[in-house]
Amino acid sequence: MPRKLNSRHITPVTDPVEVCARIRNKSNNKEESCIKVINDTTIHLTPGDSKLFMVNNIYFLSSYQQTECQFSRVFDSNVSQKRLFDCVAQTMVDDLVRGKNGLLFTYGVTSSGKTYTMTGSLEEPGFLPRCLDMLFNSITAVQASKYVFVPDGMNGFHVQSEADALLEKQERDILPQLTPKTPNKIESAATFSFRNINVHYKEKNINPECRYSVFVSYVEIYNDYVYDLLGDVQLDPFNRPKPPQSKRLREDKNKNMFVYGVSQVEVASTEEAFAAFQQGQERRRIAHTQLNAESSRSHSILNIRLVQAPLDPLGEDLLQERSLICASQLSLVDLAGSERMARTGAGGERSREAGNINSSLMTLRRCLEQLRENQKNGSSDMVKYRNSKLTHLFKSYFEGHGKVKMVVCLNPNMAEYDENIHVVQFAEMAQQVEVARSEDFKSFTPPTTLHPSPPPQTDDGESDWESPDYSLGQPFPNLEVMDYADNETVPGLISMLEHRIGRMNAIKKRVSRYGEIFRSNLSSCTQHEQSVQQQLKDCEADLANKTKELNKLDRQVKKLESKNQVLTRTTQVFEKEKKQLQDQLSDAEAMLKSSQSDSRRLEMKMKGAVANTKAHVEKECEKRVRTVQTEMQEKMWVKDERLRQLKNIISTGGGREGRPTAARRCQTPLKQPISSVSSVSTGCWGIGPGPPVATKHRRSCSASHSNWLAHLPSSTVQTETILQPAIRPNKVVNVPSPKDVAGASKYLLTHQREDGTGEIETQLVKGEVFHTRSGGQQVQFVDIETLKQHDPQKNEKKSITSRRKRRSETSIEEASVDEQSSWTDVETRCAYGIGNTNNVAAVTNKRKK
Ligand SMILES: Nc1ncnc2c1ncn2[C@@H]1O[C@H](COP(=O)(O)OP(=O)(O)OP(=O)(O)O)[C@@H](O)[C@H]1O
Repeated sequence: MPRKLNSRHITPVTDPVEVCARIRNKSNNKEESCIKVINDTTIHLTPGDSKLFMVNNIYFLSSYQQTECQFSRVFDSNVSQKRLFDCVAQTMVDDLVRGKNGLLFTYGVTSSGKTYTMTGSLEEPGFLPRCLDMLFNSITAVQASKYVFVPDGMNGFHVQSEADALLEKQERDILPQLTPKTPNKIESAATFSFRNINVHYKEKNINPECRYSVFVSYVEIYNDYVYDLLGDVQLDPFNRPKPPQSKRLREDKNKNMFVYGVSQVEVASTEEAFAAFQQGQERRRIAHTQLNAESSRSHSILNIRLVQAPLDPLGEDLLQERSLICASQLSLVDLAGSERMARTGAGGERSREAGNINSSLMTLRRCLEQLRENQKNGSSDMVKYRNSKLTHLFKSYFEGHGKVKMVVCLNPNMAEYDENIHVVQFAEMAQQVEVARSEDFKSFTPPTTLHPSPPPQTDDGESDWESPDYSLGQPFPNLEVMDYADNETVPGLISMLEHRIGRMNAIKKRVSRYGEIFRSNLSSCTQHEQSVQQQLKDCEADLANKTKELNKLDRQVKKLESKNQVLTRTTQVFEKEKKQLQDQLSDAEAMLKSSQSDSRRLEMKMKGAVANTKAHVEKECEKRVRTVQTEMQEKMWVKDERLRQLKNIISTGGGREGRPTAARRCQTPLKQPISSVSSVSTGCWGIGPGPPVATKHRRSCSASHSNWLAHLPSSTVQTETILQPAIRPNKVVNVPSPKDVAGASKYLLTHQREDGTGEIETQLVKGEVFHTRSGGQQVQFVDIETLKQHDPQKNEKKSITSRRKRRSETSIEEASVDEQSSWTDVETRCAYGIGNTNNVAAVTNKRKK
C-alpha cells in the first residue's frame, strides 16, 4: 500500500528537506552583485561597501556582514531550465510513478524568478511542463482510457468499467452542459507546444501490468482562503461571474490533506494539462480583478495526481478493488514573494495581502522550526499547521507522506541583500528538517512459483548440491605388517588414515553447513508457506467476499434480465403497434392521395363543363338579344310609320299650322352651323373649296321628301316613344361610309345624352349633303331637334307645384302655359289615341329599363 511507513517498530528512514538555490541574472550588468557562488553547494552573501541602501525611497541599514550559506545544490544564473529540472525535479517524477507523493516549491522575494523556475515560458519551459512531459512520456503505453478512473470526492478514486467510461465520455461529448465538472474547453484549447522541452525521459519503474491516468487540480491561497481555479464559474442573476467561493481543507482516510470539493481534471497529454493550467491562470486573473488582488500576492498550487491500478490476470480490464488503486501526487507550488511589509511600501488592501503572505510564510517557518526541534530533542510538541491554510495543506508532506524539495530563488541585486538574508536563513533552517521517507507502491502481482535457495558452493567454489560425495577416499589396501621395522607400510597407513580423517572432517563440516542451509531454507520455506497460507486465507476471504458479491451481482443480473425481458416484450408490442400504425398511416396517405387526384380530376371536369355551359349560355343570350333587338327595331319602324301617319293626319286635318309639334320642338336654334364632324372622314369631309352656307334655316319636317341618311350609332337607346321625327330615312347606318354619304342628300345624326333630371335627351342633328368640286361630300348641319322624355307620374307633383307657382304669373304666361298644356294634351291624347296599345306602357317600361 502506498504511503505506509517502513514498519511500525522500525525507526523510519528519513530524508532532509532538500533545498537548492538558484541565483537569477542581474537586472543591470554594471550593478554590483550581493551573491557570490563559491562552489556547487556554497554561496557568499555580501552587503557591499555601503551598509545603507534605498528601497522605495526609504533607506535601510544593512545589519549583516558577509554570510556563507550551504545548500544541497547551488545554481548560478547560467543554469538552463533543463539542467535545473534534471537535478531537482526529475527524481520527483520518478517518485510519483512509484506511488510516492512529492512537494516542490519555489521560495524567494518578488521578481527573484520563482514563476520563471516553476512555470517558465513556451520557449524556456520550467518544472511544470517538464514534469508533465516526462510523466506522459513514461505512461504513454500504459495510459488508461479516459474516465475509467473516477474521483470519489474524498481524495480517492474508484475504477469503472470501460463500457461505463465510454458512456460517460459520450455523455460529456454530447451533453457538455450536463457534466460541467470537466471543462471540455481544455481539450480544444490544448494547442500549446513547448519549443525547448525535448525531455523525452522515461521512468523505468512503470509497471506494464498496470494502467495509469493523470488528473490535475489547481488552487490558490489568497489572504488565507483557498480558491479552486479549475471549478465552474458561478453566475449571478445578471449573468455575471460571481466572486469565487473559498474551499475547505479536509483529511482523507490515509491522513493526506486535500482541498474538499476541488475540481480534478483528467488530462491525457502535456498540452491538455498545460491548457488546464492556463485556464486556471486565466481564472486567477479574473478572480484577482474581482477580489482586487495582485497576481503575485497569492500562493498557487498545481497538483499532478497519477492514479494507477493493476489489470486483471487476463490483462484486459482494470481490477476494481479499491485497495489496489494507488494515487500519488506531486504538488508544484509557486509561493508569493516573501519580502517584508516595509518593502512593499503599500497600504490598504496591499498591506493586508502582504500581512497575510508574511503570516502564512511565518507559520511555515515556525512549523519547520518546531519540527526541527522535535527531531533534535526527540520531543513531540504540537506543530501548529492549522495556523495557516498553506501549512495545513502541506501538513501531510512534513509528516512523512512524501518528499519535500525547495528551490530558493535569489535576486543578486545589492538592494535585495537584506531580503536575501531572510530567505537564506529560512532555507538553511528548512534543510535541517528531516522528513520520513515513504514506501514505494507495491503493485499487486499474482503469486509466482517459489525459487529454491541457490545451491551451496564447495570451498573451491563449485556447486556439489546435485551429487554430494561422502566417500572417505580410497578403500584400505590389503596391508600386512610382517616386520616391525616395516617403514613403508605403517607410515603409508598413517597418512592414509590422516587423509581419511581429514575427509571425514570436511564431510562433517559440509554436512553441518548443508544442515544449516537446509534449516534456513526450511525456516524460510516455513515462513513463506505461512505467508502463502496467510495469502491463501486472504485470498479465500477475498474469494468468499467476491463470491458473495458475485452472487449478489448474479441476483441483480437475473433481476435485470427479467426486467430486460419485460422491457423487450413491451418493446416488441410497441414495435408491433408502431408497425400497424405506420401501415394505417401509409394506407391513409395513399387514400388521401387518390382522393386528392380524384378531386383534381373532378375540378378540371367541372371547370370544362362550366366553361362549355358559359359559352353556350352566352351564345344563347346573344342570339336572343339579337332576336329581341330585331323585333324591337321592327316595332320601332311600325311605330314610326304610325306616328308619321298621325302627324300627317294632324297637319292636314285642321291642326294649327306654324306651331312646332311637341315632339319636334326645337329648343335651341343653331346660331352657327356646325361645320364638321371629325368621326366621319371621306377625304374632304368638311374641307371644301368654301364653306357652304345655309341659305335659310329650314325645319326638318319641311324636307321630309328628301333622301335621308340616318346615322344611328350602335349605342343609341330605342326610346320607343310615339312621337318621332317625321323623317323617313332611306338608309340607317351605324357607321356611315363615304358611299352612304354620297348616295344621300340629307344627313341625320342621332345623339343621346342624360339631362339634369336623369331623363334621356335625344338630339337629332340634321344636315344637308353637298357634293364638292373635288368629288367629295360635305355635310352642313343646319338644325338640331331635341327630344325629351318625361315620366308623367314622376313629374306630376312637380308640375302641380310649378302650376301653383305659376298661378301668380302674368296672363301672357298663363296663355302660353295654356297653349302649351293644350299641345301636351293633344300629344297625350295622341299617345293614348294610337290604338291604345302598349305605347304608354312601352314608355313606362323603357323608363323602368
Ligand atoms: N533565471 C532567469 N533567467 C531569465 N529571466 C529570468 C530569470 N528569473 C526571472 N527572470 C525574469 O524575471 C522576471 C520576474 O520573474 P518571475 O515572475 O519569475 O519572478 P517571481 O519571483 O515569480 O515574482 P513574483 O513573486 O512577483 O511572482 C520575469 O520576466 C522572468 O522572465
